[in-house]
Amino acid sequence: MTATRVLVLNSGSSSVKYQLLDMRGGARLAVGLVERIGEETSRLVHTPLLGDAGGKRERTAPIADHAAALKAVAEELAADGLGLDSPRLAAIGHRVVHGGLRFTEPTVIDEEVLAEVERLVPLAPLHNPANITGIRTAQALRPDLPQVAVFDTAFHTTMPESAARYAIDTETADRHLIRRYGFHGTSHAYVARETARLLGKDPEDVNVIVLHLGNGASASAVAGGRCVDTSMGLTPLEGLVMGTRSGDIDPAVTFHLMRVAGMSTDDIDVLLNKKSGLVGLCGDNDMREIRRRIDAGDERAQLAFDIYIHRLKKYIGAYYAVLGRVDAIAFTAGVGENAAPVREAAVSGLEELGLALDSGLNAERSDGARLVSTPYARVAVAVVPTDEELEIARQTFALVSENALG
Ligand SMILES: Nc1ncnc2c1ncn2[C@@H]1O[C@H](COP(=O)(O)OP(=O)(O)O)[C@@H](O)[C@H]1O
Ligand SMILES: CC(=O)OP(=O)(O)O
Ligand SMILES: [Mg+2]
Repeated sequence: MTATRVLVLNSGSSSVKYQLLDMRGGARLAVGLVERIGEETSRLVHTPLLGDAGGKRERTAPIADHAAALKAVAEELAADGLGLDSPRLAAIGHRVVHGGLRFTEPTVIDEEVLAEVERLVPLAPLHNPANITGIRTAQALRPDLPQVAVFDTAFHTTMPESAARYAIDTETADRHLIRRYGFHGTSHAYVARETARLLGKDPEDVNVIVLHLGNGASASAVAGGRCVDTSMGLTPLEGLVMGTRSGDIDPAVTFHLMRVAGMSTDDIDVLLNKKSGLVGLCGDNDMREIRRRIDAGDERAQLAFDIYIHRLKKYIGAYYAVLGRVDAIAFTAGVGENAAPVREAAVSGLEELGLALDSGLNAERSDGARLVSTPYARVAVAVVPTDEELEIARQTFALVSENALG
């Protein structure tokens, strides 16, 4: 029996998203999500997609940590005859958020690779530890199987030094590996390519601004398929306003808080990563709830929305200037794909830049990639659903197939 299946694990700080795919044809066999890991109300939603498999199943028992989450996922898959012991499984692909400067390609994981991912934990404290637990647990379940890491940072390693370096003392920066790495790279690469396909063009001929707006959010400028700038930096804290992260602030805010408010480094880390962004501004980080509050006349929610949009607009303008010529702006991830008012507000007033939305198309709900700009607009505006899991599965399978051929 040939092994053509790949299990993909996207372990976040408090969640695990997973998909089992058959790479002969690319069909999804099962998808799922474990949320609120470590809280009292953890939830696992598992959807088998094979022929006559039943519908969505949900469990709400507490799940203490990522290891327990993965064991629960393995049980759900086994219940559908898709257990991790299957000889059809070719590999497990893992999203790894920080790969530093070393990992520019998908990489088969061994102890040495894991040690390097561990060394990068201080640069992605919310993400890399979860990724490592996911890998270790998967290794324990199937020690014989290749495990592949696909790095969020990899796509951004093509950024020129002028975009990747901070203007700080070079020797200090080099000694401490301080530079802009960028994240969500698998999504930016996939979406830029899908946008070119939507336009009926070769990715090499297309310049795209990709706006990945999920809980974490980042923008990137992609010229002919290569990343030339992105909004996240040393860590996933820089750039856009996010669900719980501040994005860009004056770095002096941190020493001011230390000196004046007596806050510790850890206090400030928690403040900027977990208590800022939309949640810090209005108490909610879910754009759906924020829109509901705005519709009910809530001024705090309105101001949070306005700050979010203002930052987004600044990045659209900046990347327009970086690229010189823009063929498309692509909105993706939970907010980008679903929140029509965010898209509307982000491009409003930019008609001089060639941007014009068709409000009717923009407000329509649809699952696939689509254009929402008017036909005469010089710059296309697209909604392009991201699929980090599919992209990770493809890269994982390509690598293990290549290795098997020697
Ligand atoms: N229908 C919707 N309208 C507005 N926002 C939405 C909608 N659906 C999801 N979202 C937003 O998407 C966010 C999650 O996006 P996602 O890409 O799944 O993030 P992550 O991968 O970072 O967890 C939610 O916090 C919510 O704000
Ligand atoms: C890197 C990052 O911010 O990821 P996420 O959006 O999954 O939190
Ligand atoms: Mg995400």
